[in-house]
Amino acid sequence: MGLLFSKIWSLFGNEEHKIVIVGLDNAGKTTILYQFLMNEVVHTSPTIGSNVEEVVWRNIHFIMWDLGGQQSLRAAWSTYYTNTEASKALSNPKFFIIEAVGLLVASYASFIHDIVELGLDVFMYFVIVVVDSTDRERLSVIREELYKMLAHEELSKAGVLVYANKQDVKGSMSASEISKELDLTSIKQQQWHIQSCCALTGEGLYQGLEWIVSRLKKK
Ligand SMILES: Nc1nc2c(ncn2[C@@H]2O[C@H](COP(=O)(O)OP(=O)(O)OP(=O)(O)O)[C@@H](O)[C@H]2O)c(=O)[nH]1
Ligand SMILES: [Mg+2]
Repeated sequence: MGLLFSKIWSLFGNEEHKIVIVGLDNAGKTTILYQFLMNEVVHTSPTIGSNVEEVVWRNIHFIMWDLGGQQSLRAAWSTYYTNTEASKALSNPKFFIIEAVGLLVASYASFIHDIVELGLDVFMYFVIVVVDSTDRERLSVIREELYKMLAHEELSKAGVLVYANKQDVKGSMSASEISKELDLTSIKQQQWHIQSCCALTGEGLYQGLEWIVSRLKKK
């Protein structure tokens, strides 16, 4: 059934790529999102829930979900990468067109199952992990959150981009230090990349996106 849906989906095009942005509170996730969107620094306050924006770069559409990083909100991260493809599909007119032409499976449960499978198959799925490079004390916390997240079945095919943010701050950790501390080389299942950046100036942000695009092209 997944194959049938894949074929149908391809008829309607497939240009949006979903990116979920996670990281601890104060890492700079929202600042990064709005740098991508507007090329400027916006005044942020801690995100409760999420921000979602469509960023278009080089004609490629990215749907970027920026999630709140406070401790009480981290448990909710998984709902974004486990459910959003299904809910997006359900609210997507393409799927209702398909329904109208009678190609939908009878059972709602298998429909959801197929869409989730299809979503992961057809969309190249990316997670951006934003690290505050000045926050040495909490590197172990982000490390724990990272591996907890990567253990999710839904992310087994994901690409992982780590931003070592706040490189403008004197004494901040380098990308290679962070890479070592997070033990990124132990990640075997997912493709990953670490990029140093400064969300205030935008430096490094597009190099990170470049890596994502290079993965998309390889698919
Ligand atoms: N110096 C410096 N400050 C930054 C940088 N990026 C973000 N900040 C600042 O860090 C603070 C937190 O940024 P946010 O983007 O709100 O952080 P967040 O990760 O979205 O935080 P939550 O929504 O609570 O999860 C703000 O005061 C930003 O201006 C950076 O590259 N350098
Ligand atoms: Mg935020």
